[in-house]
Amino acid sequence: MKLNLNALKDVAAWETAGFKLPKFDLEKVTANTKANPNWIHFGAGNIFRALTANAQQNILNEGKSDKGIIVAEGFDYEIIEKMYRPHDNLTALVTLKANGSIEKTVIASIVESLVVDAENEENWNRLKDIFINPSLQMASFTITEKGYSLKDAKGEYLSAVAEDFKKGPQAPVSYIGKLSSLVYERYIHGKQPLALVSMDNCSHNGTRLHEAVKAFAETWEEKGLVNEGFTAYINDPKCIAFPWSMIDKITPRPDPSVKEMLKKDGFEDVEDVITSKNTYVAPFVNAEEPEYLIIEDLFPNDRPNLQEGGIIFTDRETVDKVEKMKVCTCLNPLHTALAVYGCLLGYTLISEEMKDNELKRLVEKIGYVEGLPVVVNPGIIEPKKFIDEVLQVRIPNPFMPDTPQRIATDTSQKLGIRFGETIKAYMQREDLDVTDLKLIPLVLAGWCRYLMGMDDNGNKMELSPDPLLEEITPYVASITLGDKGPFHEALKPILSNSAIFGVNLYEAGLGEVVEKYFEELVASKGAVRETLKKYVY
Ligand SMILES: NC(=O)c1ccc[n+]([C@@H]2O[C@H](COP(=O)([O-])OP(=O)(O)OC[C@H]3O[C@@H](n4cnc5c(N)ncnc54)[C@H](O)[C@@H]3O)[C@@H](O)[C@H]2O)c1
Ligand SMILES: O=P(O)(O)OC[C@@H](O)[C@@H](O)[C@H](O)[C@H](O)CO
Repeated sequence: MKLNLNALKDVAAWETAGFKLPKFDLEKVTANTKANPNWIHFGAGNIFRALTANAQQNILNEGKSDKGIIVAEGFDYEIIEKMYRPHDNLTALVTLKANGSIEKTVIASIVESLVVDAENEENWNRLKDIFINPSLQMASFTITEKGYSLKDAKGEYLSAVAEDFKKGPQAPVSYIGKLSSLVYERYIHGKQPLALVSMDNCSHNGTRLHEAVKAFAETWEEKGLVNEGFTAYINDPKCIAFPWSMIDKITPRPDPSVKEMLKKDGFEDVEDVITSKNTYVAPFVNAEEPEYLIIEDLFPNDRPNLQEGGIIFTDRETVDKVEKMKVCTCLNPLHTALAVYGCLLGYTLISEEMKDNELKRLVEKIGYVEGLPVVVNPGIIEPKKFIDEVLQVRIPNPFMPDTPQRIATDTSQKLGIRFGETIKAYMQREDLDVTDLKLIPLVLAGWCRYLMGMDDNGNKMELSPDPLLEEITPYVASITLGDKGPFHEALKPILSNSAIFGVNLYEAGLGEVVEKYFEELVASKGAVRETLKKYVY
């Protein structure tokens, strides 16, 4: 069985192999979507295919919509060229349940795939057509946290951004420049409303996206490169809205064990690709079963009926609480702690780490003891229940091939949100004392130890990609196991960087304790394990 539209016609073969197939008229849905698109998604990565595209497929299967999704990829064109197009935009979704059962579904709700490249005339013109169509209700995004950054770590505009600022909306090269240019098309063609919905794991993600687009609108308008009023259009939520959202479904990279299982079932198109931009992509995606997508109900041009697919729409305050609960306390900080220490201790599976007493204890204490006191109950999900499911069902799921190395990607971009918010809450609250935090600083020290690129046995360890590696690894490069310190001079440039941690850790009263932990972590081979034993019980 190959993954393409023609092969899908052999329904019996797919069903015998245990696949659920789309139950809607694909041709009709494709034609409807192309003529009057209502949803375009930017970021053709794995979470989009596993969660959002699956939700839309369920809605289509029930006959509750007649339109699919158009996907646009503005960073890594290889995803489209090497995966979407050869497979007619189809995906085999493999759901790995905690009880060991597996569900296989062919997802066909993505009906068109485009590269967001102003030099690709055909695709760029098509994107402009989509953006000027009054039918368009939402553009959503899973482009990673760094997708929203216009500046580098030194606070300087990225060269592509600076170039676009100068040249205006014609032929943009930066990601947000391309998006702003498409929104500008919509502005000059009737000022139709639209929601731009970030679905990335960053706090107040809608505001992050708004700030980025606004920077382009303001600069272009100031320089007379766009018509007057474009900034006002971007800033008016009745025209362009930037709802906040919280998205949650652990979606690891395509895994070899899943590939083998699919092969045995007669599925031939299993080969994955690691693109030159380091995206891990395959004709299939593997993910866990639990999922949450909660979106602020702020859609000036109405919205697709995603509530029919289990997506929750609510007010901004609730999204904020639920997002803080997940990203700042009950899931992502625990993931990052397991990522850092898992890499140092030589783990390649998150579920295996949960069988390690010290690591299990580490995340339980960070979650229940240090994090939970600052969580505000969002009402729609109970935090204690959520963290129980994360620690008892989701992260230990032995059938999920998630790795600490995947989660360690871009850690420098995540620490501020995943730990900084809790640190700030402890600093602000009169009933809490920031110096009572013990294990969060231990994770931050663990990350500095991780940056040395050497595991707990003293062996060289490959670091996951991170935009700050080049800048910050030199600070710890000359430190070796057995060094006694003090490490203040080496660590100060890292620990005082509030762009990384959300706070200057010295001003927060935690810099010294992180230095002390670091000293213990580098004391000898095996010191990471010993330090964990000393502090987690
Ligand atoms: N995978 C998960 O478990 C999961 C769960 C919840 C939320 N998320 C969010 O979704 C994001 C994407 O996850 P994924 O699983 O799809 O990852 P992925 O690696 O499969 O895809 C990443 C996507 O982001 C794009 N991208 C990468 N760097 C970019 C940049 N600098 N500018 C613009 N686009 C860029 C890639 O081209 C690709 O489309 C995560 O960063 C996270 O914020 C992921
Ligand atoms: O996707 P990132 O890179 O922000 O973080 C890695 C993981 O923690 C994350 O992908 C989780 O799997 C996800 O947030 C679960 O919903």
